[in-house]
Amino acid sequence: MPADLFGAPVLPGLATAGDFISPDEEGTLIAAIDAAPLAPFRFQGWTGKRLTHSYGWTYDFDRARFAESEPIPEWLRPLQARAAAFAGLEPAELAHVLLIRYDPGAGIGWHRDRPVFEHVVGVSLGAEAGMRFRRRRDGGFERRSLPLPPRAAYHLSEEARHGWEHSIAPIQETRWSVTFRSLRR
Ligand SMILES: O=C(O)CCC(=O)C(=O)O
Ligand SMILES: [Fe+2]
Repeated sequence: MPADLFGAPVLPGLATAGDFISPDEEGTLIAAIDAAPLAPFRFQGWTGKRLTHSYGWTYDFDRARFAESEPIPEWLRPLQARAAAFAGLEPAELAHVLLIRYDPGAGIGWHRDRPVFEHVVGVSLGAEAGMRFRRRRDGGFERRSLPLPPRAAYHLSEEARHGWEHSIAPIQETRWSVTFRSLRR
């Protein structure tokens, strides 16, 4: 398993790996994401700035409905296998994948991933961004932050997955991400 970015985890249940993919693989993945049918993320009639497309299983936020969708394409299979090995899972367990392109000025607000999912394995491409974590504590929030350099991967499970919210602040360059998730049993 690739070394942790810091040697020590930022949070229990948060594992990170630098240089998870090569620069060549990064370029190929970015081109494939850009060729996918990306569309603005929609939430209860509100449209976000980031562009997304998912495979495997899809949560339709507009209709609050979760359903099996288009199978994970061949070009994502090697990354799915690598992400699964990193998280100690079987490739087929990462049954859902979300592609995101954050154009300049796009980010993702505070949230916990949907409870239909369990493990979350993300791969970061393009510009470096920062993932922020927070949880409510008496009189305010406890906070942590995780830099996400290009080609890094992270795995959210247990406390980091369930006990904290996360977000990514908008930046002025383009960043892409590939997020695999397992379904909760
Ligand atoms: O872009 C990322 O790495 C994070 C995306 C995310 O948190 C989500 O889609 O739930
Ligand atoms: Fe998330």
